[in-house]
Amino acid sequence: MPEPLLAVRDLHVTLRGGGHAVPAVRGLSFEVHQREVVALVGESGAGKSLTARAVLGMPPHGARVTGSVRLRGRELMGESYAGVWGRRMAFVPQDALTVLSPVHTVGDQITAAVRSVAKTSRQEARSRAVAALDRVGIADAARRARAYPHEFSGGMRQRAVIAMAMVNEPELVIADEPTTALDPAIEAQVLEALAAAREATGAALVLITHDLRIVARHADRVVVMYAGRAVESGPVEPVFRAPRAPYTAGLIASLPPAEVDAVDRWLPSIDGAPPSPTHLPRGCAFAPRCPLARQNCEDEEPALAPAGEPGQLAACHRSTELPVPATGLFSRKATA
Ligand SMILES: Nc1ncnc2c1ncn2[C@@H]1O[C@H](COP(=O)(O)OP(=O)(O)OP(=O)(O)O)[C@@H](O)[C@H]1O
Repeated sequence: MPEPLLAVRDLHVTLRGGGHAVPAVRGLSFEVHQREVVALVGESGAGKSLTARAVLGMPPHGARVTGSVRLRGRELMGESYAGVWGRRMAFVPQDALTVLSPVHTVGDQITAAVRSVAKTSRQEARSRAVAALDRVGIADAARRARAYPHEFSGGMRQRAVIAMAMVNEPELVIADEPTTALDPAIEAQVLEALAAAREATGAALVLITHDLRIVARHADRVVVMYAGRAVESGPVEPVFRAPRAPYTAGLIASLPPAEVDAVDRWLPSIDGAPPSPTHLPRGCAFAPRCPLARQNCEDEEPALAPAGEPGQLAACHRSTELPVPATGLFSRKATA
């Protein structure tokens, strides 16, 4: 196996809340290989965004971050990200307006992004910016580049942010729920634009989402997070077909069947809610919601270990006992 593009090892992100240490990410490890798409999934509060921010070297103020983040073998933890941001690693946030300035045109901002990493003429930078907008499917890109962010629709703004992230051809892009603010039809188009830009530039992608349908369509591998840890990881196909962690099975069971249009009528199949990082259970954090939990699950937190198919890992004391399909552990529910 070649050296991974990104290797995250034993990442911890600890915040302070109400005078206490809040362990929001607890010993997360994962790898991303060249050109690979790795999805980080899990319910709200699992620690996905904090993981992204820690890997990008932008943790929230006051957070304590430990572990190792290596890009092509070079340790970034505790080091300067100068020369890395924008050039080797780029970020696509949930909300385009957090990175686009309202007072400059979209084209000027992407042009500035080009010139921030390369000594190119304004004209050359401008033509690269227009090409980047074109690559994400913005029609008549030279003209649209002269518009301000507020003159773009939400979907177009998100495409513009993808264009800005990709314009310097970084090796790795981290996208944090890049389409949650968009309606489903636009969401699909923006994800296709992201995939096209990724194909064209050869970038690898860490895609943060809570939507397993997006994972199935866009990712090669998946890391399922729960309460700040990975509970399962591996290639998407075996993880979806035969998950080895009950939490993964519960997420899959929560998916509406393909033939049902009324997605909103389907309820999550996992009863209860994830624990707060301030009140984690002693053993497996999922045990209080798990239909298979036994005494040892409540006593001892399981480590991530090989389970199922090659490349698949699960953190579950009972992973060998899960039925196939494991989704049968959870019942689908629909509202009236
Ligand atoms: N700046 C902060 N200060 C204190 N607690 C925080 C801060 N940022 C996040 N948290 C807490 O850390 C935990 C993990 O948050 P994070 O945003 O990484 O979750 P997430 O999986 O990305 O969820 P979402 O899908 O809602 O974005 C949550 O319990 C959250 O409330």
